[in-house]
Amino acid sequence: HLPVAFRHRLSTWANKLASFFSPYLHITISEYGAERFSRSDLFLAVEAYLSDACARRAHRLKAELGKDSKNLQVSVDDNDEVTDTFKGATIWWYAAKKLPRSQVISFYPGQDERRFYQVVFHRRHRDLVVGSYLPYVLEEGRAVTVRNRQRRLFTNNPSSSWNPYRSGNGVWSHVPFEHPATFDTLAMDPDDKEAIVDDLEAFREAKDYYAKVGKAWKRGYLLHGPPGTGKSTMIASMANFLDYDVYDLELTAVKNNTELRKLFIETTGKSIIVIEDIDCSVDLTGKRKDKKAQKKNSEDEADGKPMLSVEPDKDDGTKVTLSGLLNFIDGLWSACGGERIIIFTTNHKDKLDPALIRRGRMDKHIEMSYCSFEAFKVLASNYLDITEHELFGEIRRLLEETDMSPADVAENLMPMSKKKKRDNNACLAGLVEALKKAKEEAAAAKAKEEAEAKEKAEAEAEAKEAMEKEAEAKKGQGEDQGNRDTTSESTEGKMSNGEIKGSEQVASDN
Ligand SMILES: Nc1ncnc2c1ncn2[C@@H]1O[C@H](COP(=O)(O)OP(=O)(O)OP(=O)(O)O)[C@@H](O)[C@H]1O
Repeated sequence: HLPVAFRHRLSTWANKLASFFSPYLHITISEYGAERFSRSDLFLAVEAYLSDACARRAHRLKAELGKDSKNLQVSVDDNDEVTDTFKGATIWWYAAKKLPRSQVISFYPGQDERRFYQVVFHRRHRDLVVGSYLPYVLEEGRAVTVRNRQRRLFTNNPSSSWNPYRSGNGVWSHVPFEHPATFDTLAMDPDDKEAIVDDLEAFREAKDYYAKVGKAWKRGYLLHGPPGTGKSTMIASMANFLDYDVYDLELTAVKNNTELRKLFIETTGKSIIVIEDIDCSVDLTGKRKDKKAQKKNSEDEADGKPMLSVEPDKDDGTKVTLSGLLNFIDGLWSACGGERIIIFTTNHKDKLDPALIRRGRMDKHIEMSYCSFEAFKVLASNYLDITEHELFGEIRRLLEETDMSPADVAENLMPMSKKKKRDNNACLAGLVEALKKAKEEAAAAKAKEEAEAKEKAEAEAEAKEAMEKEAEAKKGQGEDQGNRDTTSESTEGKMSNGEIKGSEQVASDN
């Protein structure tokens, strides 16, 4: 029968009175922070920490499937309590939810039903809980989140669809990253592979070292080599090894340096940022390959019209320039977030601007080469489950004499028919045949090339000889002409001499 306002006042006074005499303190951690758009980091960390460390002690649990996760996440149910201990202090956690005071429909997610955690402890542990326990919970919770998360493969959206107010219209969109490649399945020289794994491990552990030497915690790798030698497979193996997300940056969809910076800022730590076939996106002099302009160029060329020129590396805000890309890799912005790996792949290392791939930017250059025998053994073990076979000797010899990519070798080791049972002998015999064929084709191509080169050299020699002959002939003609001229000159001379002589004679006679 009491009016609502009075009832509310009464309960506030009662709470105040209780907390005045109570030796316990409460800290509330709400699901949505002040900005209300996204769930608070602290709440998520507490949720992860409690589900991992304390849920075993809770009586009521709830199970959920995370948004991007395939794993079942078990956490403390609402209105349940769990007890934790930290450095001798006992701490109680309560999960609860609060309904809104008004019934106004909210457009913000979670506003109509707000969940929160409450941590309760004795007042004498105040400094311990605030200064050490909560930061510990935050760190542990984040680590649990990283361990449990489904890793993601991102790609950049075209800037025309960016909209911060609509979910799913961010600068990146993603799918779960599910590439199964690992360093165990990657076919390459074992020593090279070990060196790369060592390098990655050292990077992962080197947070303090990078801070000490004053460098941003990031590392650049340049993967170069012919098509099908495993550059993409290497990236997937690295991501699986480090447990990082992958951002696959499609540079041709980025309009200018500002967009590039924005994309970089929106990436998270513990990630690999990849630009594949970098030589196809930005050329040697930092020019942007404008596909439209190039198409128009070729059309105009065909029509006989003057061609459009591709703009040089000038930052007028209409394209990504080489300097924009260099800033992306190691400018001031590149330090935000930390723990990032940047990878460029290319089939033509020599086409790249040296500034782009110098050490410090691309710290490690990894050459992915044609299949060696050691790499073949990894493929044979992966695809056929064998480490020895009588054909291995011949395959070793052929691989030393022939260039075949691991992709082509792998293709030959795959069972070709669904109905047929996998037959290792047939697969290896097929590979031997393919290697022989490739060897013959390479020899034929080489012979053709040599014949063409010889033909060209002969043609050039002939042309040179002809030119020399022509020059000689011209010289001969010139000499003849000269001789004729000198003959007439001398006759004239003789005549004039005669005349002189004659006149001299006449004079002396006189
Ligand atoms: N070194 C390797 N180890 C294991 N598998 C490989 C290797 N190289 C190639 N493959 C196989 O060949 C396929 C193609 O390889 P991948 O895409 O990694 O080559 P790439 O060098 O990135 O080629 P491109 O330059 O054309 O992009 C892969 O799916 C994989 O199955």
